[in-house]
Amino acid sequence: MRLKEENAYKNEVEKENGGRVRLKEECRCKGEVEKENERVTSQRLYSTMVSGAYQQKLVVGYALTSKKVKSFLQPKLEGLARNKGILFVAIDLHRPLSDQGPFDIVLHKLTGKEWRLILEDYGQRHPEVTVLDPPDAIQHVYNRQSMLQDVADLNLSDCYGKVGVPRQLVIKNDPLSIPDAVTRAGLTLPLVAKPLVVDGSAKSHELSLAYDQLSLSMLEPPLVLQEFVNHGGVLFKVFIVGETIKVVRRFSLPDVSKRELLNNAGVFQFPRVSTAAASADDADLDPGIAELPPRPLLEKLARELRRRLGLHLFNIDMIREHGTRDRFYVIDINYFPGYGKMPGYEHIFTDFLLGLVQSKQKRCPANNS
Ligand SMILES: Nc1ncnc2c1ncn2[C@@H]1O[C@H](COP(=O)(O)OP(=O)(O)OP(=O)(O)O)[C@@H](O)[C@H]1O
Ligand SMILES: O=P(O)(O)O[C@H]1[C@H](O)[C@@H](O)[C@H](OP(=O)(O)O)[C@@H](OP(=O)(O)O)[C@H]1O
Ligand SMILES: [Mg+2]
Ligand SMILES: [Mg+2]
Repeated sequence: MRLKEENAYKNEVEKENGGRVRLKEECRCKGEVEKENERVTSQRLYSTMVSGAYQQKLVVGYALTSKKVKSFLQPKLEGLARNKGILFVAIDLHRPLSDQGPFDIVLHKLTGKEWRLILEDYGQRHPEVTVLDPPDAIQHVYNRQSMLQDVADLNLSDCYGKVGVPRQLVIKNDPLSIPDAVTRAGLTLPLVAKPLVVDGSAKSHELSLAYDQLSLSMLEPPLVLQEFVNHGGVLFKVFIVGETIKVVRRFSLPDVSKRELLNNAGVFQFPRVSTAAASADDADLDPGIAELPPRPLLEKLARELRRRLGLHLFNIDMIREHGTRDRFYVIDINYFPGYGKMPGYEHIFTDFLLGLVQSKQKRCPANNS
């Protein structure tokens, strides 16, 4: 594209941007605004050059932590999105949300009551905008007790297998009462102790394995105590993006033998084993352990959970009980997980965003612009 044409196009884009994305008003400091404006303009210029006739289809406002922006909004995703007419715009948390945009979709993963209230209010004032996902639905999976309740209620069992949750107990306070509470509940050792609330902090992912009953009083409530299920040290991460499902294998905690249980006492903190960068997909594993859960079972589980949880973006940590072929347990559900580690997420995510808007337009043709 020659300089004159480029300038003409720049003017056109900027004129359109005035109504569409008022970045100057959105960003906090002038430098940031200019940088963001330049980025947006050059993104669109690039799209025009590559695709010939550029047509912006949707604007996605995002409110994510800087860690999430880094892992999710990778250059490949932004590039592909821009070629498909999708523009990602950072939401300025210091300015009213209604003054920003207009957005077609708001994508977010921030914790805190204040943000929740802002989004709820925004959702009511702007029913034409899709908020991914509704704050109350996200809140439900930020509690390790309620997150698994829907899996338990579903009680999924068919010819492909059975999906349940490990037996678990919630301890709200008084650590000294834990040993008795565990006996009364009839839980079997070892137990995994998990902070009750997942709030995005590193602390909410500090888990421990408890080998004996007395040591349980050393734990810090509020927490969930979950029976440890031997699963051969391999876990299945089931990523869900709308109707798409992708499964990967990750290394997990090794089995605990009866002898180990007898010879060990105490509570041991363990690191975030299954989020490690190295996947177990290429490892030389026992096929009985590594075989992925049957696709029809996953499809049923994902479909039901999507509906029951009211979420589009989450993953499920699933294990297969060692020694069985078809006995599965869901041990964790994460909202807007590490999609950067999901193979092909760029295509899946952009198609999902486009599909969302298309289906909304089909439902409410009056909103079509
Ligand atoms: N009931 C269980 N039986 C066997 N292993 C378990 C159980 N619960 C947790 N684990 C192991 O501990 C790891 C961390 O547990 P969990 O996934 O619940 O924690 P998390 O902090 O929410 O993790 P994430 O980073 O996926 O959000 C699991 O990936 C698995 O390796
Ligand atoms: O990729 P998996 O194994 O699903 O683990 C994810 C956690 O479950 C998420 O909680 C992390 O996201 P947040 O740091 O936004 O909570 C997420 O962080 P990331 O998106 O920066 O990779 C991952 O650590
Ligand atoms: Mg997990
Ligand atoms: Mg989790």
